[in-house]
Amino acid sequence: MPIKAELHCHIEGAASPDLAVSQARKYNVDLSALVRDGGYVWHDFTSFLAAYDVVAGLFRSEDDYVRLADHYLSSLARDGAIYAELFVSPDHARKAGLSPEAYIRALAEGMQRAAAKTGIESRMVVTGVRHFGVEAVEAAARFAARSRHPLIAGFGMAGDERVGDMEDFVRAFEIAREAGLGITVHAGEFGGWESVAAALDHLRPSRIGHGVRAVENTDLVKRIADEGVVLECCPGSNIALGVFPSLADHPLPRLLQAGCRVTLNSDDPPFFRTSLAGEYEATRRAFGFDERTLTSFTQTAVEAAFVDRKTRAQLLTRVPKPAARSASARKL
Ligand SMILES: Nc1ncnc2[nH]cnc12
Ligand SMILES: [Zn+2]
Repeated sequence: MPIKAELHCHIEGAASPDLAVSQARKYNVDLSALVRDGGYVWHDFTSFLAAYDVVAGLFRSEDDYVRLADHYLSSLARDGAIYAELFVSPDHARKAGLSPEAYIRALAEGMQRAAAKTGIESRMVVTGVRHFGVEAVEAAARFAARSRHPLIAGFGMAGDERVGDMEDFVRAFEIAREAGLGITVHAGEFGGWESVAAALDHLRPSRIGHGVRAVENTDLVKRIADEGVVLECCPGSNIALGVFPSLADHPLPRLLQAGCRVTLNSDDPPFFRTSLAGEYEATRRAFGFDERTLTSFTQTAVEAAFVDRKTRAQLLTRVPKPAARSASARKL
């Protein structure tokens, strides 16, 4: 089993249907339309985002978030992960009635509990939600910038990429960058290669959430490889949401072959009936990746993690060195 690390998982999207059902019981919410046969019910990106909002709304107290973070990270550690970044959304917390400060405090407590039990290291990436509007994304950036919480390490933007332009969010990302936060942004999932190019031009992230539709433009793929921008690939999510028809059609091997720095991630695992371990296993089976290539994804994730030098060095000692370096690892 390869050692794993994850850079891209939305914490509310990590809530299992069982946990959601138990939360719904606690708050007397009818979840029968949303959970069927042990899975979440949705049928396209828009209804997925709506389902996500409903599940997020079931986590309302600090205790709820402690449990959620502890539960997810502990399961990740059991699957062989040594590091994880959680995308956290103060907007979703506020909508559920919890202050962003209490939300972060609770998630941090859950992260620390998981670390104490399993040794898993983790950080938070405060995430603005694009379709909540420019003002909301800037407010999320301001919150991230002033928080100074030691486990808040980055800022990003998720949500509906079909809404607005990357340029609209320049100020939000400048606020976060000036505060010293790592920068990532969802692009090239429901937007084409132009969206990835615009993210690089205007927001200057070191990582791109998904980024996979960069494959539509060979010059852009070359730029991503040359600039060492890291792609947070989530193949299971892309297949579930219909971005590509099947894993066999997924561009991950082509991006890797072109010299792009690639990582494997679960995005919103139970929504897509996947897990981080499932992503490693599915890509091993679909593309014939050997242990060395799978480990190179973990190494790239640790290299691109929003952590200080000492933490990175400690994490790297836990990643086995490949006998010969793979194409993606050579770029590091
Ligand atoms: N796959 C995804 N794309 C955009 N926003 C998201 N929020 C949660 N999952 C997402
Ligand atoms: Zn995502």
